[in-house]
This record gives sequence, C-alpha cells and structure tokens, in this order.
Amino acid sequence: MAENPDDVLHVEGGKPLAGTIKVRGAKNFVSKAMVAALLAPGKSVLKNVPEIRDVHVVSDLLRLHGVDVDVDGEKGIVTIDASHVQLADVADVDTLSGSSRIPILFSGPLVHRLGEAFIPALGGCAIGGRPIDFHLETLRKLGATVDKEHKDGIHITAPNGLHGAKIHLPYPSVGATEQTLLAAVLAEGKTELSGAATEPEIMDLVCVLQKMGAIISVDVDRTFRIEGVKELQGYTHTSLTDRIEAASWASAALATHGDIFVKGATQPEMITFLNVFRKVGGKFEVTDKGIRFWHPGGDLKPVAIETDVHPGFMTDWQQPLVVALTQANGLSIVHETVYENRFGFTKPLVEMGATIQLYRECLGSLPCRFRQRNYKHSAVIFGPTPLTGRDIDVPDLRGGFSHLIAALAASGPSDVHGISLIDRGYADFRGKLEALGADFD
Ligand SMILES: CC(=O)N[C@H]1[C@@H](OP(=O)(O)OP(=O)(O)OC[C@H]2O[C@@H](n3ccc(=O)[nH]c3=O)[C@H](O)[C@@H]2O)O[C@H](CO)[C@@H](O)[C@@H]1O
Ligand SMILES: C=C(OP(=O)(O)O)C(=O)O
Repeated sequence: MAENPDDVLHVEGGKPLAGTIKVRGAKNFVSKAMVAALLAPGKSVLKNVPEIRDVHVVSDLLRLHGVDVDVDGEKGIVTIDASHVQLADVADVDTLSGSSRIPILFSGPLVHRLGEAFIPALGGCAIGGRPIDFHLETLRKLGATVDKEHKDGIHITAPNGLHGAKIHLPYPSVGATEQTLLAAVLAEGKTELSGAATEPEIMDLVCVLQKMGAIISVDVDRTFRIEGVKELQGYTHTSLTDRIEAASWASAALATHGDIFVKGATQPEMITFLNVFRKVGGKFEVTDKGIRFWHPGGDLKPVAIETDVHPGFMTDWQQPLVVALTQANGLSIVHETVYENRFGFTKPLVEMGATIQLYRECLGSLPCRFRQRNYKHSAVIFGPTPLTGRDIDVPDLRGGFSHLIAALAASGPSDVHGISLIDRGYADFRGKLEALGADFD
C-alpha cells in the first residue's frame, strides 16, 4: 500500500528546541474517566482534555454503545450523557478497539448497566505480551462469568450481579487496578484490592468515582477498599496534567540543547522524573504555571535507573530519556522492569550513531519478573555519541516520540515514517514543534 505523505515527517536536525508549549490532561487518565461516565445514567463533564486519538477512539466506542458524546477539542471539554446505554455491534467495536487498550475497561460498567459485555480485540503499544489474565480473574472474583468460547469474543455476564470480593494482584497492574475500581464501585458489598497500583492517574480516577458517589479508601500498603453503592451520578472534573508528555518534552530539551517551558506541567506527579533530570545535568524551574526545562551547557552526566510502578521511575518516561542519555558523558544503565520488550526502539538509534547494548540480565538493584526469561530488558548506553539523521519507522507511541527527538538532535535530515502513531498520545505535536522552532515539513 502506498504511504500517506501526511504520515511522514521530514526533519532537519541539529537545532535546539526553544519556546513555550502547553500540555493538557493525561492520556492515561482521560480515557478512563470517560469510561467511568458509563456507570451513571446522567451527564458527566470532563475538562482539560487533550486532542489525542485515544480520546476519539473512546468517544466513538461510547457512541457505539448508545451514549451521547460531545467533544469540544478547542476548549478541551468532553460532555458525556450516558442516560441511554445499549450493547454495541461487536464487529463495529472490533474495527475501533484495535488501536487502544481501553475497551477492556468497559467490562464492569457494561455488566452493571446491561448485564453483559464483550471484550473486543485490544490494541495499545507493542512493548510486551500485555496479557489480560489479571483483568479476567478480577471480574471472575467479583462474580462474573467469563466465556472465552463465545462466537463474538470474550463474553462477560453476571447472572447474579457483581458482588464484593477479596482480590490480590500478582503485580500492581494499572489497568487491572482500574478494572477492579470500575467494577467494584457498584458491586454489592465490600471489595478489598491488595497489591494494587497507585499511579496519580488512578488516584484521579478515584477522585472522579468519589464525585460520582462511590466509597473508596486506600491504605498505605497499596490496598484499596471499596464499599459498593447502589447508584452513581454524573461528574464534573478537570484532568490532571499529562506527566508523560511533560517529561517527553523535557527530554527533548536535553537532547537538543534546548530550553522548553511546559505550561501546565505540575511538580508532585513528576518528583521522580525531576530528580533524574537533575542528576543527568538538566536544569528545571517550577513555577505556578508550569515547569521550564533546559540544557545548561557543558557535559550531561550518565545515570543508572530502573523503571517501576509509582512512585518509581515510569516506564513511559524511559524511552524519550534514553535519547538524551546518548548525549551524556559515560555509561548509563536502564533496567526496564515493567515491560519485557520495550527496547526495540533503540535499534534505529544505534543506526543513527548511538552506542546502546541490550542485555537479558537484570542490570539493577533487584532481579525483576523478567530475570532468566530471555528478554533483553536492560540497556547500557555509552555517550556522548553524535547522531546522524536517517529514515526511521515509528514502532510505538513513546518509541516514536523518541525517534522524533533523535531526528531533531541529529545532524542532517531524517524522514520519520508512521508519524501518525504519535497522535495517540501527543496532542498537536506538529504545532508544538513549530512553536519550539523545529525545522520540519
Ligand atoms: C492506557 C494506559 O493507562 N496505559 C498505561 C498502563 O498500561 P496497562 O494498564 O496496560 O499496564 P499494566 O500496568 O496493566 O501492565 C504492567 C505489567 O503487568 C502485566 N499484566 C497486566 C495485566 C494483566 O492482566 N496481566 C499482566 O501480566 C503487563 O504485561 C505488564 O508487564 O500502565 C502502564 C504502566 O504504567 C503504562 O506504561 C501505560 O502507558
Ligand atoms: C504504553 C502506552 O500506552 P498504551 O497502554 O495505551 O499502549 C504509553 O502511553 O506509553
């Protein structure tokens, strides 16, 4: 098939990115808050919504289920009226769902509203196997019947309704934690969820659910306690800022010797990133309106980091930062402990001149789940190495943004193919690149 010319960005690298950009709400929260609206037969209003593809995918999925959704992209306001909900045509859902992992979170709300749900084909970034066993086990524990043999896909029903249960997650999965919260808030009785994830985006979802009438508490040991209520109402909520997008632009500032003020960026959700940014030699200044990130000149310093669940260093921060680490003076180590296959994006970086070696061993303070499982999940980066522009194919969302940063930092031209994948999580990145003085077309 012929390539769509809009899907290729021609970049002339070697120019520092400098200027101001605005980052809106978090991709990994907004989509879940939109699903939460399904739980109440009324109107919900979500503000600070970014214009990203995932928002449109979830809007369309809601519409397929008979829900009214109005997206005001300019103002960043999504209004959802879930007074009417119906079962969608599975084939229609399948054509949409393959680009996002959100459809699995429709399960609990649809079972509450309609008594049944189908889990369609799921998308999301190809950075590991991404199984859904915890999700299915959670739904089963809450009383759902999971039929994997149904002709239309995985069919979830709850002949006796959903009821509270004691659930323990073998790993603090973000999605499975959200699955449990969305299913347990209207289940009869109490649910205890231990071993849960507590990412800021999850806590903002808890805020939304609490506004809707849910009773949810969280203990210091990452245990959620949910007391089921009989009904919920719509909400009005302003999303927290996208800390992944903010960190991605911060890494772009470092890699290109630039100076970027990220309006809307907030410190509390970024403390771990900011510590690493400072150790690498980047400068930042937190203000009431956002955070300014810049390269102060001189050498960047190498670091050793391990990705982890919150409050650890986010896996989604890792890929853009690796590009900046190719410019640090010495050996940096990144131990990826969340996904088994998140270093595929380093191959094009090596072809551009970076020195990056991947290892199957756990190069970190503790062995992780991927120890002795044959996954190259540790990276050693030796720098500084000059990067030279080339043709690059975008592999996934963050990997794609990293390639874009590499092209901007490199000397000479690059053609970045498959660029529309980046629209999944980076709102108007072309407009932002323009505002930062990047040379591209
Ligand atoms: C839309 C969204 O919010 N995506 C984020 C979410 O993804 P997502 O919610 O898919 O990520 P999870 O936290 O669930 O996955 C973490 C790990 O748990 C494993 N796992 C997960 C579920 C399951 O049933 N079985 C299982 O083994 C996964 O394979 C992975 O190794 O959290 C990730 C970790 O912060 C982020 O990188 C993603 O950006
Ligand atoms: C992995 C990511 O997203 P998703 O879970 O939607 O694939 C991401 O945002 O980096």
